[in-house]
Amino acid sequence: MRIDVVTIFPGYLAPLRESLLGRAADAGLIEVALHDLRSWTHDVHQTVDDAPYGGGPGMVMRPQVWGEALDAVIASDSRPPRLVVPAPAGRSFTQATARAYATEQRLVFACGRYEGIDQRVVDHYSRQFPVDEVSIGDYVLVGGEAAVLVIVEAVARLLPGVLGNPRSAAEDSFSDGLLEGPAYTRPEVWRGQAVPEVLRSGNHGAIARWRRDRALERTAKRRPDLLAALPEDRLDAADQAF
Ligand SMILES: Nc1cc(-c2cccs2)n[nH]1
Repeated sequence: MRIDVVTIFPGYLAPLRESLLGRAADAGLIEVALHDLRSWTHDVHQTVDDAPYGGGPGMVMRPQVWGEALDAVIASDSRPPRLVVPAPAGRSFTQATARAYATEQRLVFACGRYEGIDQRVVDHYSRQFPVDEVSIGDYVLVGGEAAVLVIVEAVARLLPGVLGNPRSAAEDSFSDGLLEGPAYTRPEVWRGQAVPEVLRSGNHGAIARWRRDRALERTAKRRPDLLAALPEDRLDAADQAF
């Protein structure tokens, strides 16, 4: 997968080259290219934004600069892109979105400021490519860069070969629609707290049941919306207690 990120803060995306993603990049599983939006300005001040039509606070990012930048970046690789624009007003980015993005050949991220990019940019490219405005949560950031770090990590970990243990991605929270239950490791007793007996019993059926019950219990308590959204056939008779 090829990932392009257009941003006025390329340094902010440096972590994409570290650790998990660094190894994936070294293994050729992911190719990350960072592009400084200001490279496509032509004035001495490298202006990328302007006052909003209709008045109001803040600044809006200029369509001309974004148009030149995205034309150049998209043309720099033959793989057809999905354009992803993080925005507070975007559709929710979920594990299902991450799974869908993991099947893409190429993602091009446009990092805007909170007040946004001139809408005509999204409208223009939507006529040629799939364009998604996505929100990573109901809170407001200053710019899209942190959202790109989140999205790229959630997507990259699903790519074959990126995670050490592929079962992790299959069994993590949200993969079966439930939150993950509690996890334990050695020592058996820590500060007077013992690991639940069943986990040391070696009875794999009982362990699976216990883990399912803890996941259902936690989901019912913390995210009843997820439980309500579960398709009927995903809860078996033993689950009905939740
Ligand atoms: N979920 C979310 C996205 C954002 C921003 C994207 C771009 C600027 S601010 N805030 N919150």
